[in-house]
Amino acid sequence: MTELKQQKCEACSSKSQPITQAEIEQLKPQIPGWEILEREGVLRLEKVYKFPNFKSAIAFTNAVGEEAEKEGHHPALLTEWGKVTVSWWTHAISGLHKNDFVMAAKTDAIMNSQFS
Ligand SMILES: C[C@H](O)[C@H](O)[C@H]1CNC2=NC(N)=NC(=O)C2=N1
Repeated sequence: MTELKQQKCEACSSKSQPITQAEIEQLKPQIPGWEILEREGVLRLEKVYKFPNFKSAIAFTNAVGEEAEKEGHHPALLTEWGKVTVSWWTHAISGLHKNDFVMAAKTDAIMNSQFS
């Protein structure tokens, strides 16, 4: 099976199917450290990345933003001194879609290839 980080996001609409529990269990090992949590009634994937300063944190934030624009799927990004909190969910369905797992894996790939 193609690794999550190499997959593309599919176009989403309000009719898109949320990810199933079985798919979550199958895919979760590919995104270590990502938590599934509920905020304001919506399930999200969330991870905090650590950096040595603000400059690298904002550079990472921008790199994730570039990838989001390429894929047409956008995160919430909170940039602070020494850390960036990344949250993925699918606005169109107010929940988790496979796209969020693809983007979480791509976010890890950006961190691993350019920032660690
Ligand atoms: C028209 C455009 O493709 C949509 O509004 C996209 C943009 N980026 C998006 N990002 C996320 N995370 N969820 C969406 O439903 C979404 N929709």
